Amino acid sequence: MVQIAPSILSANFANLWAHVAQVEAAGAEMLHIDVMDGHFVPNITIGPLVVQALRDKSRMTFDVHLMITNPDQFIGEFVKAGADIISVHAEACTHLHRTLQTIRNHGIKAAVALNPATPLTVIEYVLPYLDMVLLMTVNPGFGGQRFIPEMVEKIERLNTWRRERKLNFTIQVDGGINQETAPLVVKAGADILVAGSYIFGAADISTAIRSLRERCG
Ligand SMILES: O=C(CO)[C@@H](O)[C@H](O)COP(=O)(O)O
Ligand SMILES: [Co+2]
Repeated sequence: MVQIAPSILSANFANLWAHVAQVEAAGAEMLHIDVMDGHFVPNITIGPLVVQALRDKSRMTFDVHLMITNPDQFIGEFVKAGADIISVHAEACTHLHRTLQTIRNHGIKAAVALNPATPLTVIEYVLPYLDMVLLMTVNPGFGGQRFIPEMVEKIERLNTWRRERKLNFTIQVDGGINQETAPLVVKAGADILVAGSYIFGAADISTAIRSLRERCG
């Protein structure tokens, strides 16, 4: 069954826990936490302090998407704050294999994120060290962007690699996921759907989450 990971980027930061509590009550499996440094991406969001504050209240799996240069410097801080999964961008890691080992050595799950323009071959030799691959379906930096349709083929290809090589990482997609795009990416092989504006922008959060699940069968 598809898992839903609402992205807090589109939540109401003036009343963050109240908004996040609604996705937890609606049965979302994960909370997707977008960390941006104004350097790797042209936007700045939150750091470990906010993750820790939410951790004290929530039981959801915390899925931390690091859109920062030099992620190695902050892995320990985010683990201490309560991350269960950390995604680092391949484009931001000079020594990706080592970075993934660092994450796993902290006892949590390791994932790599790929920008839309980055080929899958960049992660070919680290696939056995991955618990999850995050395929960006928009350019990282902002919520509410349009899904890039060419990414469907990329998801299919990664799913084929996973099957042929008998690997068991999960495939997460992030960006522009809504009622129309969700069935396309799930059919292509996605297991986890990140959705920010579609869920947190909805009048009724639990209806939005349910509609995503129903559209994916
Ligand atoms: O990582 C990012 C953006 O960089 C995402 O997690 C967005 O926050 C998804 O937002 P929507 O496209 O679903 O509105
Ligand atoms: Co994200």
